[in-house]
Amino acid sequence: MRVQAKICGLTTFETLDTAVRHGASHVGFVFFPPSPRNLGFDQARALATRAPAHVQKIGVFVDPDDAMLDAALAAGLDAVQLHKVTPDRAAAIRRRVPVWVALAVKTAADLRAAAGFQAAADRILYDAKTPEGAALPGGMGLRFDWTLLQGHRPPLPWALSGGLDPDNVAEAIRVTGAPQVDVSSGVESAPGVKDVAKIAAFLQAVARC
Ligand SMILES: O=C(O)c1ccccc1N[C@@H]1O[C@H](COP(=O)(O)O)[C@@H](O)[C@H]1O
Repeated sequence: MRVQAKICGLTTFETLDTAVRHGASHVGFVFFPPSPRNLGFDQARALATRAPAHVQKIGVFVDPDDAMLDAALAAGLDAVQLHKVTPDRAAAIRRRVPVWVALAVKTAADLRAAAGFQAAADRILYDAKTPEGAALPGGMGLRFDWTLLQGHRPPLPWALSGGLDPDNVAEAIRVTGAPQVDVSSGVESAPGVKDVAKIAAFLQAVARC
């Protein structure tokens, strides 16, 4: 089956169009002010409106409050990706919109937390754990030991992220069997600046898998 790919942290029409043209199944918009990829709600609405219906629009949040969610959902999101969220909060948000839970992984023990989200999420995103005190819980180009996922039985549909790029994504898919991959900084020329050539190369590498 074709591996799906999400290009995350898009902020411009040009990079959105590139992702769509090269076959992204999902595009991600970040709503987290400390991030270099943070979007205003109007900007997000313009991008979401431009993306075709077959491309899912995912909002990325870090433990958002209801006011933040209300404003972002009005931009036209298909699902939300939640970082640093509890199962109870994820379940409450899921009553409004499909939920992806980003699970921060460094060791095999971190994978066990996925089970707690079985009734609270639609998808688990296995992402690399960023260092204690880091400004961002994701989007830092860090990867975890992909072999940890070998033999792990995800309780939900799942995706792999953290430190993926055009050069390593095929190997990541081979090692983990990921049905879906997610990238942000690996297709940038600088933090928050997406690179159309890298987006195209990433999606071409995924399409060859
Ligand atoms: O990209 C961000 O700035 C960001 C901010 C807050 C939470 C998550 C964020 N990004 C997500 O992190 C992963 C991995 O990113 P990378 O490819 O390692 O740079 C990805 O899911 C992004 O959506």
